[in-house]
Amino acid sequence: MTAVTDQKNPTPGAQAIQIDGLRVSFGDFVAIPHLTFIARYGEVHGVIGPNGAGKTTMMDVITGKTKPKKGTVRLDGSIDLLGLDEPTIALAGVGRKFQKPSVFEALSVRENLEIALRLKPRSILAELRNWSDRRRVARVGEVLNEIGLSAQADLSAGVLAHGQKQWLEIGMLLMQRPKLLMLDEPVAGMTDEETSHTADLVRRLRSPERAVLVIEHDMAFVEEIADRVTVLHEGNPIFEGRMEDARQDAQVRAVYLGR
Ligand SMILES: Nc1ncnc2c1ncn2[C@@H]1O[C@H](COP(=O)(O)OP(=O)(O)OP(=O)(O)O)[C@@H](O)[C@H]1O
Repeated sequence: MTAVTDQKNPTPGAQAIQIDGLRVSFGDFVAIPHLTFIARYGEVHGVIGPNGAGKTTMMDVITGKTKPKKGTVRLDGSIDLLGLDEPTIALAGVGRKFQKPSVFEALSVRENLEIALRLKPRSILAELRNWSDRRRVARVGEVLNEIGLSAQADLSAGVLAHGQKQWLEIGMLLMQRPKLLMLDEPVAGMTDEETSHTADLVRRLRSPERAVLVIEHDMAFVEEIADRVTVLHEGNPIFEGRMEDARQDAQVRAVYLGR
């Protein structure tokens, strides 16, 4: 098996995830007939489309939750994700945040981030054991700053507002330095202020060593954060490009945005 935890740093602009000829069916129902999709390092990529378009199914295939009938899914150009199970795919650098936050409510914000470090694979754990306390504290501090929760570091996660819990969970994923970070409807249920803060956060997540995939139905949010969008309809990509161009596309308007 590929040594998934020991990859070189990604090249900016290179393909973080490459899906080719993907076919997914559930019994007789074909959810994704033949999908080709690429997400690149350094970009925030929005995946949009009507209910049932296949957005979640695509993420489920990337994370190993759903196995397709046909196709290939590669991380970093070389790692064949279809040959790996879910935990190994996570260790290879795929982080996914589900819609509902699942932080450890009884622990402090800082402790939640420290716990996320402990979920690292064994080889990296060995490395972390050699980290000085100072280095570990510094890494937690960096992420606290990135997610805008430094002032709440010692509060119980349970007392945080809904939006803050979502940011903390993104921080827990960041502790693992994912190559591909997938966010499933990150602003669902948020206030306007929280949505705007989340847009700032997601824009800051753009990094040459990371690709960010965002599924979202809030189009104003997608327009603020996405370098590129793919519009899915009945499992097919019907548009790829800038959000402002998607709004003008006749087919996209017919099946989704113009409705
Ligand atoms: N486990 C399953 N068994 C049967 N059908 C499924 C299963 N999972 C998904 N589907 C079907 O596959 C299609 C794609 O679903 P999917 O959840 O990927 O869409 P989506 O674009 O994420 O939609 P939404 O925006 O509503 O979340 C839908 O018709 C759905 O009913």
